[in-house]
Amino acid sequence: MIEAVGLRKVYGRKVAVDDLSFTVRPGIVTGFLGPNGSGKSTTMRMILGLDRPSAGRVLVDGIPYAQHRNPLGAVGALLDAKAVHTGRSAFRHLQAVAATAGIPASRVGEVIDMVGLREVARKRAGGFSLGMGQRLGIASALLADPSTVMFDEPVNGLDPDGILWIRNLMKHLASEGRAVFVSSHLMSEMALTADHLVVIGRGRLIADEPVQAFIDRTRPRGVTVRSPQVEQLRELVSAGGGRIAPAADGAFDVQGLSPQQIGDAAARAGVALHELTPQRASLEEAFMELTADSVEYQAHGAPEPAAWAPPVQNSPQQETAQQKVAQEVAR
Ligand SMILES: Nc1ncnc2c1ncn2[C@@H]1O[C@H](COP(=O)(O)OP(=O)(O)OP(=O)(O)O)[C@@H](O)[C@H]1O
Repeated sequence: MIEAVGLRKVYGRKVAVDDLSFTVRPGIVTGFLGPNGSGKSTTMRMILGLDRPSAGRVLVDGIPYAQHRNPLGAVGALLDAKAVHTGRSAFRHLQAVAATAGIPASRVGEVIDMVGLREVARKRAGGFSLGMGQRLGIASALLADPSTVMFDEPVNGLDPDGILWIRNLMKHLASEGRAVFVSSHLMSEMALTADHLVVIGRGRLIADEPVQAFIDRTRPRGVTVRSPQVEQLRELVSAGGGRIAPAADGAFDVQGLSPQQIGDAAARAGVALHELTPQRASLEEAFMELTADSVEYQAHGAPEPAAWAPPVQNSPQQETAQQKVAQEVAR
């Protein structure tokens, strides 16, 4: 479980994260969304103690990450899947991580099986494809059987099989009672994976709520209607103050009236309806609508990805156990 309270991070004059409070609960997948440069990576780094908050605090299972006696068992993180450039085999790499963190060697085989790398476990990890590297990074994150897992853009660059695998894995990890916190730019993917959303814009909280509640906050959509009595349908919509326009496949798009108003009016007028479907915003549409004011980089009014994201520098004091393990393993 992760609890952020009044979290703030300032780089020089840039406020990257501003008074951010949210909770990542066990047993569900929480999606972390925000336009480019909105502060997602900075927030994740603060959760792991890799960046020091300018104000506020973030706790993992009740205490700061850095104070955990077994930090890898508190949070298993995959922040940069491409970070594993090793001449060692996947097996030796995981063995080294396990040895450094005091994890029994027997666990290595277990996580290799969990991520489906058994066949290639003895091959040099440096030669792995992006998808295999991603699996290895996840195996490493799961070694200490963490109560919280945190993945930054885990499906970036993966093929459909890899995306499906990660989606199912995250759901599975949540079903085991873990808190799962995952950032992604792929809204359609988040809609399929996340139960809950934390949405930020310009470092500030926009939403901390279930996916459907977030979507329901968008402006009202129209209603798709089908009827064999087209003229009567037009008349009753106009009489009710709505607007009607032809849509695909012989259906009509009705604006300004609710499904209930259309259905009741049709019943009163004896007009048969073959379809009466409220149109719902997709998560992508909801995200665009609700973060429109929070997009930092815009061209001609349209959102555009950040062209520049500076590397984050850490002071030696900010190193955590996770970094030390990474250094140990890279040797
Ligand atoms: N070390 C740093 N020094 C100065 N500014 C920084 C530093 N790290 C991040 N920033 C700035 O803080 C803001 C938030 O950056 P961050 O990388 O956390 O956003 P993000 O939501 O992860 O972006 P993206 O989706 O593009 O990865 C951005 O404006 C970024 O330029």
